[in-house]
Amino acid sequence: MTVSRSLPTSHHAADLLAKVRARRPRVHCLMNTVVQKFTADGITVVGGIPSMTSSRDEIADFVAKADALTINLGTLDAERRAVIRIAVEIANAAAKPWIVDPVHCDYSRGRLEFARELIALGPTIVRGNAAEMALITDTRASLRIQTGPVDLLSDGQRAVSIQNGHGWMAQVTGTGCLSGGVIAAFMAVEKDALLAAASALAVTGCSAEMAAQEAKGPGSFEPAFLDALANITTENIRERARISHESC
Ligand SMILES: Nc1ncnc2c1ncn2[C@@H]1O[C@H](COP(=O)(O)OP(=O)(O)O)[C@@H](O)[C@H]1O
Ligand SMILES: Cc1ncsc1CCOP(=O)(O)O
Ligand SMILES: [Mg+2]
Repeated sequence: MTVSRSLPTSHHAADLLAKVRARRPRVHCLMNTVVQKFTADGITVVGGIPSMTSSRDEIADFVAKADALTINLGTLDAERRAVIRIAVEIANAAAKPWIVDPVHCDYSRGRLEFARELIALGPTIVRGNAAEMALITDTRASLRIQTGPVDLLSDGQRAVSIQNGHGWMAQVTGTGCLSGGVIAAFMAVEKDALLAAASALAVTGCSAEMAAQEAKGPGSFEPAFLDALANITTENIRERARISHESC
C-alpha cells in the first residue's frame, strides 16, 4: 500500500469497498456491550471479519492477528480500561491502524480523561458525534471525524465533508459505533486515513439512503441498512456519494 495525499471521491469509495470485499480484513473490536452484534454484522456485510473478545488473557493475540482495531468507550469499567491499554500497546508496536470512539465522554469527567489519555497515544482516527468531539480538541490522532447530518473529516492538511445518510440513523442505537467498525475495515486496505474514512462514511451514508427507501421507520430501517451495506454497487456509490472538499 502507498500513502497518497489525494482528496477522496466516489471513485475511492467504490474502489476501497471492492478491496475490503476481496481482501476480507480482520477487524478486532473492543466494542461496548450494547451494540456488539450490530457492529459485527456491519463489518461482516461490508466484507470484513470481526472479532469481539475483551478478555485480558486473549486480547494480545487477537490484536496481533487483526488488520485494524476499533476501540469504543460506550461501556467502560476498570477491567475494560486495562484491556484497552494492552490492545493499544500491541497495535502501536505493530503499526496497526486503530480508531477511538469516545462515546459519551461528554457525560463523565473520568471517561473524558481516559479518552484523552488514549488519544495522546496516537490513534489513527478519533471519531465522535458533535457533543463528544467538542471536548476532544487536542489530539495526536492523524484524523479527526465529527459525524452527524453532515460528517466532517480533517487531518490538518485536508478537510472533507460527507453529505450522505438519513435521519433514521440517529434513531437506531449504534450507527456511530458501527461506523467505527466499518472505518477500521477500510483502514485495513488503505493507509491514507482520510481516503479510508471518507470512503467508509460515504458507503454507509449511501447505504442508509437506499435502506430508507425500503423501510417504514427506524425498526425496519436497521435490517434494511445491513442489506444495503451488503448489496451496494459501484454504480449506487457513484450516483449517490456527496463528498465535498473543504478549506482547512
Ligand atoms: N440527521 C442525519 N442525517 C444523515 N445522517 C446522519 C444523521 N444523524 C446521524 N447520521 C449518520 O449516522 C452515523 C452516526 O452518527 P452520529 O449520530 O453523529 O453518531 P453517534 O451515533 O455516535 O451519536 C454517521 O454515519 C452519520 O453520518
Ligand atoms: C446507548 C449506549 N450506551 C452505551 S454504549 C451505547 C451505544 C451508543 O451507540 P451510538 O453512539 O453509535 O449511537
Ligand atoms: Mg456514538
